[in-house]
Formats: sequence, structure tokens, C-alpha cells
Amino acid sequence: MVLLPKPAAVQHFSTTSNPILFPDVPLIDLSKPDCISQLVKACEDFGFFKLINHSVPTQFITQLESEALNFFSLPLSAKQTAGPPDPFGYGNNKIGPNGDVGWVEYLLLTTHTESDYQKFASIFGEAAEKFRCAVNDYLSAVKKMACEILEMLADGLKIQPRNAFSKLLMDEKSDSVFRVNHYPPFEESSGGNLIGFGAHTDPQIISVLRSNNTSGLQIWLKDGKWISVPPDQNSFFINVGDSLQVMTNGRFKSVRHRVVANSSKSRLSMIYFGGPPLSEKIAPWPSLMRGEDSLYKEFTWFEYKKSVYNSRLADNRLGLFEKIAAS
Ligand SMILES: C=C1C[C@]23C[C@@]1(O)CC[C@H]2[C@@]12CC[C@H](O)[C@@](C)(C(=O)O1)[C@H]2[C@@H]3C(=O)O
Ligand SMILES: O=C(O)CCC(=O)C(=O)O
Ligand SMILES: [Fe+2]
Repeated sequence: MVLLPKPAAVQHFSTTSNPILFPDVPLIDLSKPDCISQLVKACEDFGFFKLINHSVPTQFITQLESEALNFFSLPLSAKQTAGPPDPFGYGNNKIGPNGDVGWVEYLLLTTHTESDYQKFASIFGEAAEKFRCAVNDYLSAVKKMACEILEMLADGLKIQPRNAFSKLLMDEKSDSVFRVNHYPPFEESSGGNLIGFGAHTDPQIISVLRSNNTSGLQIWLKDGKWISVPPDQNSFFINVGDSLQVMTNGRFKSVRHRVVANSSKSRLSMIYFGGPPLSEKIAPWPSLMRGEDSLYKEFTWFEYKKSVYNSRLADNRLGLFEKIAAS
């Protein structure tokens, strides 16, 4: 059993009722050529959907999952030599630099530098190389799929060229991030529900999440309810990020989500956060403005990211960049 150090203040919360299960997660079947309008609708209504019949080879997923589990099963002292996450590396309990905590341990990695892996070489030995290969295989397939989705969305929004969004992920300077989260089971005696990863929106363009079959992910609906997303290890879950919300001038919504820890089973999730190059201006695509003004002030990804890293998880980060201040 993985033991995490007892964090100073992991958030507990109580709910009067069990969270509502969300069987009707918008479902996009990539093998159906007519899914584009559903895709657009899911991004408008939820900023979230489940993806089936995807192109990512199962072997890449299971290989990386097994490498990650090997890593997380190492003694804490060994894992900690691959930390702290500054911002990349191994971390536990503390999320980000501003005091957020959760019942989680994780690896944060860049998507295109080799330097992160030096942190693992000393503890992981030869396995570090196997791990690096598994991450590379997985990420190339997931990135390709993320680009296909962004191109279908561009088609659905009648944006030309259709690689308007996907080229930002393909750019060799793309500031994308990869994260593997491990939520060990917790002792129920600690009372109430335990926050694994607190509520937030993802700042980038698009996030592609795959988890094992342990529940925990919840999304927040416009009517203020938290909804549990049934896990499915054979599917991917896609989040619209803040940057895509801005690039569509608010037509797509970045989804607020969180993870609640499970008392009996551990959850393992891997998330690719597709981001633009640092110098990229994040602004509404002109043809989507239809004579309207941009809802957002002008900013680059570098400026947004700086603000993100000065914020707490639950902050409304985009609020600072809205022309009309959020109430
Ligand atoms: C508390 C924080 C962690 C985070 C950076 C931040 O200051 C606010 C946003 C957080 C988040 C959420 C989505 C991704 O998991 C993440 C890598 C990101 O880009 O923004 C994390 C950041 C992190 O863990 O460093
Ligand atoms: O671990 C998960 O399932 C989701 C975590 C998450 O939202 C994040 O890392 O940004
Ligand atoms: Fe997230």
C-alpha cells in the first residue's frame, strides 16, 4: 500500500447527498464521421466529453500505466529524489506553489525535453529509459488525437485553416504539459469525503485525460451541481481549457472539475495538457467574433501562465482577463 505523508490540511468536505452520477456524459464516437456537430455542442454545453473509438493503441496506454505504477510503488524517499515539482518532477499533497493541497501524488513532465528524465535516472535506473519511451509513445499518439479533435472543432466552427488551433500543439515550442496523478485509497476514519485534486479549470487549450476504472472525477454544471463522471479505462475524457474558451470568444466553456479520493481503490490518471507556445497571443479567432467585441483583454500565453502560477487552484483565473469583470 502506498503511504503518503500526512499533509497539513487536506480538505475534507461533506455532502448531504451522494453526488449525482452522470451517465449522460456527452459521448463522441470518433469512428462516426458525423460527430462534428455533437463535438461542438459538447464544448458549448459542458466543455467536456467522453471519447470512444479513438486511435490511441491500447498497448501504449497499458505500458505507460504499468511503468507509472512501478514508479509510484517505490518507497517515498526514492520518489522524493525525483522532486520537488519546480514545476516539473515528483510531488505529493502539495499542488502548485500557492498552498493548495490534495490527497494525491504525481509526476509533472514537459512534453518535449529530455531533462526531466535525468531526475529519474538515479532512482529508476534502467527503468527510467523504459519509462521515457512509454511516455513518448503515449504522448505522440495522444497529441495526434488531440490535434484531430481540434481540427474537427475548427471544421465545426467553419474556421480556416482547419489547423488554426492544432498547429499550436504541433509547434515545436508548444508549451504542453503531461501529468500522471496517483490517488491512493485513504482511511475512512479520516471522516467525510477527501479532496484528491481541488476544483479548477485547466488553463491550456485542451486536456486529454485517461484514468483507470476508479471513480473520482467530477465536473461542475452550470446550475451549480457537482456531477460524478463514471470512469472508463477504455475511453478518453476531454476538457476544454481556458485558452480555447478565449479563442472561441466564450462560445466554448472551460470546464470546472475536481477529483474526490476513493476510500477503497487507488486511481491513476494521465493527462496531456495541450498548450500554445509562450509567445502566442491568446485571442478570439476573428471569424468567430461576428462583429462582436472580444470578451477578453489581449494577452499572450506567457502572460496568462505567469498569472496562473500566481493563483490558487480554485481561483477564477480568466476573470482577470475579462473586459467586463466577472461578478
Ligand atoms: C495551484 C496551481 C497548480 C497549477 C498551477 C496553479 O498555480 C494553478 C493551476 C494549476 C494547474 C491545473 C491544471 C494542470 O494540472 C496544471 C499542471 C496547470 O497547468 O494548471 C496545474 C498547475 C500545477 O500543478 O503546477
Ligand atoms: O486526476 C484526474 O483525474 C484529474 C486531475 C486534473 O484535473 C488535473 O491534473 O488538472
Ligand atoms: Fe484539471
